[in-house]
Amino acid sequence: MVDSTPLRPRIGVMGGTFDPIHNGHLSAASEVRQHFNLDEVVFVPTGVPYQKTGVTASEHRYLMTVIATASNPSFTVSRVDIDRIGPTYTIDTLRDLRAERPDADLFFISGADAVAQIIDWKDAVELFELAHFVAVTRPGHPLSVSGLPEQDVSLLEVPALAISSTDCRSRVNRGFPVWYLVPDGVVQYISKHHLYRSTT
Ligand SMILES: Nc1ncnc2c1ncn2[C@@H]1O[C@H](COP(=O)(O)OP(=O)(O)OP(=O)(O)O)[C@@H](O)[C@H]1O
Ligand SMILES: O=C(O)c1ccc[n+]([C@@H]2O[C@H](COP(=O)([O-])O)[C@@H](O)[C@H]2O)c1
Repeated sequence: MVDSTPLRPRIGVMGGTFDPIHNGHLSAASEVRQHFNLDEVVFVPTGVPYQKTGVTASEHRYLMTVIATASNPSFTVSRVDIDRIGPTYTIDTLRDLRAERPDADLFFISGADAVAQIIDWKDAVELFELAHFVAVTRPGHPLSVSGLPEQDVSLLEVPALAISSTDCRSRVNRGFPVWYLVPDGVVQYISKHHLYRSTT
């Protein structure tokens, strides 16, 4: 007998402050999409990342994310976090995306630095009911998932790109190029809007 049950869409969720989005984010998302056979990866820029200070306006970060992902038919961008008032918690991100896509299986993508913190995130236990977590390697950050539920977290080694948003901001501020660290359109957006020129 042929099983006619439709396959559930598999959707990756790449949350980040993306200040600015860089090729480390894009490469990691592409690797996870391939490895986990995802139909789509949704990039979700944070609204108010409550653990960070001095973050660039959310509309700039959102637009840079749209520019960076525009050429990839499998990449999309969601405004759920930047349109929600108050601090950004991943539990709300996943609840909102689940409400939008009740038919889909969600895979939350996280770098080694972020995954180590998940246990301290808001409503950590419920997070694992809403999504499977994929922890990707990142240069300079040991990948440890101790304390996280084994069956809900997968580890994936991705090509090492030692790029961080902090370093990109610092380079722009010091007058160094960020070509080939971020997509070309993001280089031009940063220049056009004079982002990261001042450290204040
Ligand atoms: N080079 C990279 N390789 C793999 N994962 C990455 C890389 N850079 C960021 N990530 C992951 O992408 C997600 C969003 O990261 P974020 O937007 O905070 O970038 P960041 O470079 O860590 O920024 P910042 O330097 O401002 O803290 C996090 O889960 C982070 O671990
Ligand atoms: O839910 C939380 O408590 C929580 C705390 C810190 C970070 N996060 C999420 O982790 C992702 C990466 O965050 P950041 O600040 O490293 O760019 C992003 O989607 C954040 O919303 C989530």
